[in-house]
This record gives sequence, C-alpha cells and structure tokens, in this order.
Amino acid sequence: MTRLIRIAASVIARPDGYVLVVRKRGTTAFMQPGGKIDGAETALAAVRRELYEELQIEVAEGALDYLGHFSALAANEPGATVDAEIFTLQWGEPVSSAAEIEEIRWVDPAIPGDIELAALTRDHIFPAWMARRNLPPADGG
Ligand SMILES: Nc1nc2c([nH]c(=O)n2[C@@H]2O[C@H](COP(=O)(O)OP(=O)(O)OP(=O)(O)O)[C@@H](O)[C@H]2O)c(=O)[nH]1
Repeated sequence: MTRLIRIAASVIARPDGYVLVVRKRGTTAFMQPGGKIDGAETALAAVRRELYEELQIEVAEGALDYLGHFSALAANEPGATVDAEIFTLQWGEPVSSAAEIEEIRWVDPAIPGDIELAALTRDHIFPAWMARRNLPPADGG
C-alpha cells in the first residue's frame, strides 16, 4: 500500500508576485516551505510551526488563507504520496533560511524557468495559486 505523508505548507507571495520555494538539505527539488503534521496538531498549527522553524517568520493565524488540499508523489521519499493542506501568505519582509533549509529562491510561478520543482508544487500548487490570483475581486471591481 502506498505510504501517505500528511503535510501542511504555504505559498508565500511577495508584493511583486514572486513565490518562495525552498530546497531541503541533501535534496534537489524546490517546494513550498512546510512539513509533516504532528499527531493531533491542526494543519494551521503545523504550517505556522514549520514557517517559524524553517524561515524564522512568525505568522499570525489570520494572515494565512486556505488554498486547498492536494496530493502528488512525494519529492524526497520514493514511493510515498504526499497529502497536503496548502495555505497562502502575502509577505513583504525579508526571509532567510534556517533548520534544514539549504537554499531558498523566489520564482515567478507563471515562468519558473529550469528550476527543478517538486510535483506537488509544479502540478497542483502553482496552478491553483495562479487561478486564485487571477480571480477578480469579490466585489467585481
Ligand atoms: N514541505 C513540503 N514537503 C513536500 C512538498 N512537496 C513534497 O513532495 N513534499 C514531501 O513531503 C515530505 C515532507 O517531509 P519533510 O521532511 O519536509 O517534513 P518535516 O519538515 O516535518 O521533516 P521531518 O520528517 O524531519 O520531521 C517530503 O518527502 C517532501 O519531499 C512541499 O511542497 N512542501
């Protein structure tokens, strides 16, 4: 049976529309910051904990919006499937890497270039984020 890994992660978007992707130590694919949901932790609590551990950013609960629930083959664990709750965060402050993050990059999700992206990011998160971003405001204006 396929092993399921439950994670929570976030699209972090800069005012210019670029989105943060991270590469963990000893791995090659870039992905959204986040990680496994521990025990009874909620997805929201998990993503806030991971953003602090990986990027040293403290995020108010209300600053995170929910994007959706997606799954794909896990990037770093062969044969496993990642089952992800994805949030979004608008962030205008500098970000630096901590813990197991070896590299961070800001990419244009519409034109990520030749960077290696995890399947979840490439096939699900970026398309969902671009669809959300391009929706007209709720008041139609
Ligand atoms: N954080 C994150 N993990 C992802 C994404 N896409 C994806 O396939 N994964 C996979 O989901 C798994 C998450 O494990 P992790 O090692 O990052 O989780 P963690 O920070 O809780 O680490 P730990 O296992 O050392 O406690 C990895 O296999 C990772 O490759 C993504 O966009 N963000």
